[in-house]
Amino acid sequence: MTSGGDAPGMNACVRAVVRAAIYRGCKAFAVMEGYEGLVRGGPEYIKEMNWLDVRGYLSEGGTNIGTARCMDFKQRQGRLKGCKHLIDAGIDALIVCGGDGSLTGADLFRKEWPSLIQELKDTGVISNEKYEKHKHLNICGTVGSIDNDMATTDATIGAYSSLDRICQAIDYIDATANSHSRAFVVEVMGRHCGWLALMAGIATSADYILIPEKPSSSKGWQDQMCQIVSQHRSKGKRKTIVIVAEGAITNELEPISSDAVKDVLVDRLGLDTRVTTLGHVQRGGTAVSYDRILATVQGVEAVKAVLDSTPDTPSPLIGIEENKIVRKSLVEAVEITKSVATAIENKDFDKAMSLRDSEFTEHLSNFMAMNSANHNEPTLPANKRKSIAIINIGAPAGGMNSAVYAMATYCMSRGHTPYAIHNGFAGLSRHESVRLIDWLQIEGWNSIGGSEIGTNRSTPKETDIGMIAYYFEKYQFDGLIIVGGFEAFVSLEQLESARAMYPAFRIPMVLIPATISNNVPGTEYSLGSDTCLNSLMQYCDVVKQSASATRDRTFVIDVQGGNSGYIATFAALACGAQASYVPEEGIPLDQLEADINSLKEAFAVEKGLSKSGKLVLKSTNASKVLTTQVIADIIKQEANGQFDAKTAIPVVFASPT
Ligand SMILES: Nc1ncnc2c1ncn2[C@@H]1O[C@H](COP(=O)(O)OP(=O)(O)OP(=O)(O)O)[C@@H](O)[C@H]1O
Ligand SMILES: O=P(O)(O)OC[C@H]1O[C@](O)(CO)[C@@H](O)[C@@H]1O
Repeated sequence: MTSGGDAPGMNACVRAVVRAAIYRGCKAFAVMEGYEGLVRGGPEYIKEMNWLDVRGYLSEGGTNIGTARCMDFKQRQGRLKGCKHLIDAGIDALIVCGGDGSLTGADLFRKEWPSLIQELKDTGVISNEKYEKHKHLNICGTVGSIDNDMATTDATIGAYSSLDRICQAIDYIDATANSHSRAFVVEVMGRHCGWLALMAGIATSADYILIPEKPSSSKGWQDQMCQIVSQHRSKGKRKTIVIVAEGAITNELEPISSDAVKDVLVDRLGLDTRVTTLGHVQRGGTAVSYDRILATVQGVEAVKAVLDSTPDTPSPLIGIEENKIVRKSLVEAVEITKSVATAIENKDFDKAMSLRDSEFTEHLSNFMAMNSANHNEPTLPANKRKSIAIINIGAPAGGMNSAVYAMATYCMSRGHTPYAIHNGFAGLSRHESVRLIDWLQIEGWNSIGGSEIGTNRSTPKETDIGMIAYYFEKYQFDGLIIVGGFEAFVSLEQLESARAMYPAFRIPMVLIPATISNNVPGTEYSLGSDTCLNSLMQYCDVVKQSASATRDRTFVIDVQGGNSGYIATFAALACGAQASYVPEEGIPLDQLEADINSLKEAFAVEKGLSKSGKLVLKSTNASKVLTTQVIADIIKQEANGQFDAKTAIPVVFASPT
């Protein structure tokens, strides 16, 4: 069942639950229209789902099984009906994908189940036999909500898709704001949670944000906002973006409306200001790859969890913590989430912040530091201020510019001097390409792909390590930050090894991994890999659509990623590919044969209109002999006219924004 506000990725969750349940020998049902479907019951609302019923769900937004906000379920009478209808349908376990309200309802339903079923037996509505069989109902929650407001999980299904849409919208607004030198007040969703507003503020380098958890305390929000905005304007910024969470409040709990924010910008700063309320655009549309994958792996885990549950096991909530899928206590998660609202009601904002994910506080302080860069009195005394060099190495990756922006503005807020080394180590050794970073110049870099300071694959040893040391000495760098992939990793190792010979390298040096291949040791994510995955996923969706339209076609798609199969594996998960071939495993012939047989079976079962296109993803380096074209040719030959196979080779996905 999906319930509450829809969220991109809910369909992926339903697909995963249905298929994982069938795979494990269970029958799968969809409760249509959220709790409303439980209350109404019958085969129209509690529908059996087959494997093919959920085909195509990965790339569809919203929830195909419907959702609702159902008042009847909040009453015991409604839940009693729900109990009877589940028993009628022979359901043993219920998996709910929804927000905190939906999971509160689920928890209550499970708690009440013994008394509900007892009442149904005592009143003769159900037989003794049914009573015995259904005495216990297993419940499991997966969190689907764009708000990312549920405690004990780092991300909720839909939150990153919504954030992506908000950032895109703000990028569009930026252009018109800049043209007219206007201010825009952008209202984003989040009745009780400022996560979307905060993350969008960081991602788009907004001037000011207003969120429910942290109203301005020292002075009124009006003074604080005007001070920051006028500082930015006095430095030459032409546009102003203020992001207001739907639930923004003052420290006296009065709601702050977008129009009130606009009035302040107009009346006190004289800015030509417009309001844009993004509304449900943020919630609709297809899911980003992160949400599709999160929903898929959580859906599978939810099925495992209900099958593992006994009457004594507390109802699990499937969350994600530090990139690992975890089972948490549903009751506890709901309680902590509610306590944030209570803390806000009690004006205990520090507590509200502390009850959110620990990263929430960190993100807010980073936003404030970047936001005050180069304007406020730097926090460090003069003798502690350093010169920091920033360099990009290797192929461009999405996020390199954002990283440079964040590092430089953070340095400025502390009083350090950021330098950019342009065009990598080759640029430094050949052209002394060192430039001071200017705040106004990097403003807006968040939304630009590629690398504005240039990048180059050459390592220090491949260029001229002696010259590099000379320039480090000349500019008296106190620290170096390298952003890049495997070449960056090698470069850092070379500089470190050369410390004995060159004292200029005896400074702190760090690496921020950035590569679409996601193959830098020591980190689960490299900058750019997620961006690349999204671009590839969109490409695969379109190719699949075309394959489906011709009804009988398989596309073999060639995927970048060097010797790492990360992109191919995760894109296959996000798009629902039939198979993926990666360098780590190569392409064993028996596997290829099995995959071709499974393609033949799939095409044989699917008839006429319901035939859908199929994808096979192949990392370029998975095999030198079995190239993308060769694989397509083999599939075509083996299909013997039953279906067709073609290749698709996307061009460079390295550095979209
Ligand atoms: N305390 C409760 N008792 C029983 N059912 C509840 C309770 N709270 C919520 N529900 C059920 O869950 C439905 C969805 O709840 P709600 O509208 O709060 O959305 P949500 O799940 O929090 O999602 P979103 O994050 O999108 O707001 C309600 O319409 C109601 O049917
Ligand atoms: O679609 P509705 O019922 O107007 O609900 C809007 C609310 O739902 C959410 O999108 C999800 O909880 C909130 O951010 C928003 O306040």
